[in-house]
Amino acid sequence: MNIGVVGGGAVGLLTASYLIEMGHKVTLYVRSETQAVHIREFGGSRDRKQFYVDEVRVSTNFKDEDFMMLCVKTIALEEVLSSIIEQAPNTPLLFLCNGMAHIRMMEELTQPVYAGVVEHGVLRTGIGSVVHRGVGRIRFAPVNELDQRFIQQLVGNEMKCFKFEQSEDYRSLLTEKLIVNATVNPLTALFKVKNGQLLNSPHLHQLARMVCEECCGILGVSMDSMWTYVQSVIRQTANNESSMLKDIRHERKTELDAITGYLCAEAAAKGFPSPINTFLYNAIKELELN
Ligand SMILES: NC(=O)C1=CN([C@@H]2O[C@H](COP(=O)(O)OP(=O)(O)OC[C@H]3O[C@@H](n4cnc5c(N)ncnc54)[C@H](OP(=O)(O)O)[C@@H]3O)[C@@H](O)[C@H]2O)C=CC1
Ligand SMILES: CC(C)(CO)C(=O)C(=O)O
Repeated sequence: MNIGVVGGGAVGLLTASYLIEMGHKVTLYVRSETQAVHIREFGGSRDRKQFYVDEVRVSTNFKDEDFMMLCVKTIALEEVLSSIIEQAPNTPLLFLCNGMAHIRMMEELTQPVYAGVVEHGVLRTGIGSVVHRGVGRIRFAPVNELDQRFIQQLVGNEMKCFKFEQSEDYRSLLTEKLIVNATVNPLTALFKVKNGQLLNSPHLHQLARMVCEECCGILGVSMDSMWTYVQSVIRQTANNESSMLKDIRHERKTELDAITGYLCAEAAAKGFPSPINTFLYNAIKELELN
């Protein structure tokens, strides 16, 4: 298939490298001309192994693809989507960003849309290079009823280290991942620890459990099964630094608003107390300011 991967960050480069190995023709859409020139000339690298992308374009210059995966953060979505809607209005889209703030954006689109979650741990180490630190899955579910042919070709045709799994209900999929991110990301960013430390340290373990419990209460999901899932993602990505910790280290705006901010707003709307998430929200906002 002709697959467009939008975003040349950690997830985008990882995804592009595996899709190429699976035999797809990949066009990588990046934000800066500098990165485009570099990857055209030198290729990218995953775990120090070079890979070559069929085409690299700047993300203001889209073409129709069989399928497009959006590997940017929620804050970049609006900009990217306005060009896609204009230049590739029929291309099916798979959204791979964390959080739930993009639900309305997805629901308003008229092309086939899927919501996805990334359970891999991946570190960007250079302009075109990444290290695959934790092998997980990409899970996805349809947001509308439109053409599902292309995404189905991904399932069952994947690699051991890069699997896709289809789910039925995108809201539950995003809810589960939201709770993982709300539990893992702010705590790891606050204490500057890798994900695995949340299970290794008894104190952080206790804090993670408390955050998870409050999130489950706000969203009305069962703590038992959710805590099992959260712990399994932490184990898979134990050696990874969460994307929020990386953003804080690189002095970038985090995805806090789409994760913890979303939960605090949900709690307020339902009249549900959220002291732990409110504490974490303000703590990370303070780190962002500094
Ligand atoms: N890294 C991880 O281990 C995981 C990440 N995720 C989620 O996946 C999503 C992507 O994260 P990740 O890859 O880590 O983030 P990165 O910051 O590494 O990558 C985001 C990329 O988006 C690019 N970008 C920003 N604006 C645009 C634009 N207008 N057009 C094209 N590209 C643009 C950035 O470009 P530039 O480099 O030029 O700024 C950057 O390369 C996030 O929602 C994250 O939370 C989920 C699970 C694991
Ligand atoms: C899965 C996890 C927690 C991996 O670190 C992630 O989604 C992130 O860092 O944003």
